[in-house]
Amino acid sequence: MLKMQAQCLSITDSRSLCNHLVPVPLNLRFFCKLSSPASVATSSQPKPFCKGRWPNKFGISYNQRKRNSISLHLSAAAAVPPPAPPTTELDDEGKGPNPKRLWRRFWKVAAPYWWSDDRVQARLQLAAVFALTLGTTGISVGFSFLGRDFYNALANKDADQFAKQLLYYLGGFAGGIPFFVLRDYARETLSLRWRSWMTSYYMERYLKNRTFYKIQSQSIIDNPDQRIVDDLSSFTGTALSFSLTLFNAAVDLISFSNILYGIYPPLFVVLLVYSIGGTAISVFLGKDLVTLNFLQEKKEADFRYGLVRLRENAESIAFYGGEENELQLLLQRFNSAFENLTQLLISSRNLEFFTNGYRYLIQILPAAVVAPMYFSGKIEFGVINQSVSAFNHILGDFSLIVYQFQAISAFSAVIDRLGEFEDILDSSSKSPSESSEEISLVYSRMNDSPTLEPNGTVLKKKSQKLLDIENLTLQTPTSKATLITDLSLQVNCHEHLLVTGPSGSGKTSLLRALAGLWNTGRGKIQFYIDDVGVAQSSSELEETSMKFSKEVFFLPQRPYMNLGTLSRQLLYPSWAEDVAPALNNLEPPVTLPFLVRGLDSKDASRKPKQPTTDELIKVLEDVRLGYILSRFNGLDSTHEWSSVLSLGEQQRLAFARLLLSKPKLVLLDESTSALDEANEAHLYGLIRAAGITYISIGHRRTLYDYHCNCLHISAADSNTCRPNWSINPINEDTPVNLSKS
Ligand SMILES: Nc1ncnc2c1ncn2[C@@H]1O[C@H](COP(=O)(O)OP(=O)(O)OP(=O)(O)O)[C@@H](O)[C@H]1O
Repeated sequence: MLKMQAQCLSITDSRSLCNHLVPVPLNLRFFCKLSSPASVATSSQPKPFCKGRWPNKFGISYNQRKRNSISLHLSAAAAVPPPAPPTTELDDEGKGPNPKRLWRRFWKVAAPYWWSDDRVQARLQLAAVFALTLGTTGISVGFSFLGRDFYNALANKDADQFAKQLLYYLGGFAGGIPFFVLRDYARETLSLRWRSWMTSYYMERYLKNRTFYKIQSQSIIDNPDQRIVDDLSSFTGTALSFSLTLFNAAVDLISFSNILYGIYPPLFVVLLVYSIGGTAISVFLGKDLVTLNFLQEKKEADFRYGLVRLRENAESIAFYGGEENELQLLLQRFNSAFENLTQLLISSRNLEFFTNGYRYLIQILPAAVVAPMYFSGKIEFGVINQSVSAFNHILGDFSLIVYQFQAISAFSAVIDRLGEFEDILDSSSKSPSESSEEISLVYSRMNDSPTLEPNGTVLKKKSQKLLDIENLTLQTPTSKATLITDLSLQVNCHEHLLVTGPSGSGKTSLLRALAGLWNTGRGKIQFYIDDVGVAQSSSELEETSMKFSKEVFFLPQRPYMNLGTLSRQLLYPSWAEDVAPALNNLEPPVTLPFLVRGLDSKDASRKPKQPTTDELIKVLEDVRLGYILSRFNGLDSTHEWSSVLSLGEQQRLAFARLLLSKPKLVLLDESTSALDEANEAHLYGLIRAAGITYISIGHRRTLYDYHCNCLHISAADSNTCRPNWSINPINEDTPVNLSKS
């Protein structure tokens, strides 16, 4: 009957329930099936935060989708305890774990949520989880006494008592199981909430101050995407499970130590010696696992990233016929992951030899120690069973490191990766140093900019100056190679500037500096924009740059096509998708407040009115792209736009964005390179007519027709500090007041 009951159950904690289901009198065949040595061993070895699938050698299956969910198939019990699952995760650059640094990083990553806006809800849920955990421990203790009386009745051949105890047992299951299920449900929900908050927190900082760009362009850390997706998920789940396991262990320790000590004090001493020795040996045997786990995570992420790049560049690779190269490269990456995993498995195997032996021995150790007392009649048979159960519980608590060594090593790797990420996000959000050796980027109000005529007497209309560059020396961020020396120029409204120069001379880099992406070098760049106060600090700069992006637009050579409909392509980046109304229609609400970003009312009032559908269609027609509406079923269709539109079409779409946003100034980096001359002339005509001032980079002669002045940058000479640029008017009729020097 017990067997039938147990087979019906799918429980979520290998430890608590198993311990009561299977108190093990080793000499009873019938119960040996239920409480085989393996089951006993397993019961005391919580696996609360392991990933992967356990080999089902002994009638316990592990549900990979629902972590920690274990189903018992007691009838199929075999004699081998489960090996700990293989773990993947990462750490160190070949160094061993450093507990102090690990703890500092753990705290830095874990703490912000519990002091965030969501702290009340978070703390309440955490309290509920701890209360339920306490409840489950209480139930475990109760089961230990039930088990004792149950086996006493059996040993005494007392049928009435046995039937009564059986009923108690069944009642205990009915009352106790909901606690175990609810505890796990509450823990998982809290973990998901925590993860959601952290995901939003990390993403915000990752996208702030262009940190994502710095990380990528300077190769600061590997695979930030994987840290946000996998590591955060793993961190929140594991941190919570691990804290609960520790709490559970502490409570268990107190509850069961009493029982065990009461039975036979020397048994307690045996337990201490056994568990401390076991911990020391497993730390010694598993010391390589942290590093191997760290590397494993990195190598798998590199392999996955290689596959993503293959997908993203499918057409170029297909044109080149580069399949063989790609295959070789991808296999190399996989091979590297494979070799590391092989090392990981070998280290795990060595550790497993020890931990399995450790688990086996405890099945007979407590019974062996108390058996003489039983033979001399000092204790009843049920007490042996109770001592085995209590011994297993306490040993499980004392042996957390032995049983969880691989999970702990994987967790350490996750902590280290997230801590490293956190440090970078932190340093990026701090104010830039006030070093004089940095380009300063300043935004000023347009009407604060008086401009003198060349003769110095006539004050022009204040709003004419758009950009002022003073003594700009630009260097590459990492190698600090000088690209442009001592550049000074001024751009006024409608004085379109063409930037030319040989390949690699630094034309795009100049735009990078203007956009604030690069700041290595010295000098000052000042923009004059409507409706903006002077901003010099990083936070002000961030806020100002949002407004700045509406006034100054940047068009790269290969336009970025986002994931979404055709209308979203046109509205990007000036108008973000408004998801709140759609979510409000859902019953019940399925999202958390911190996962919805909305503009505050102040910003919303500043937000320019979103163009209507007619305006979107018109602008497409203006850039001669009207035909794609019928080809792709209208504005609401979604496609992989960078694949289905030609580069020239994408460039025209980018001009459509520009015409909708109507900035004051646009920086064009070879933005018409894929277009025929007629289309190029047409687009320049459109933006000129829209009153937009532009600075273009380009090599084509035809571009001279649309610009007033030309800035020529020549290759920098490292042996001299002389300026490597010159400015000349292109057309005699245009104002000449570009260069201040
Ligand atoms: N992230 C980077 N880190 C270091 N150096 C870089 C980086 N990006 C570009 N460079 C270097 O800076 C120099 C100038 O590059 P830039 O892209 O500005 O050239 P360009 O004049 O626009 O060339 P082209 O006409 O070929 O587009 C090049 O030598 C390039 O190798």
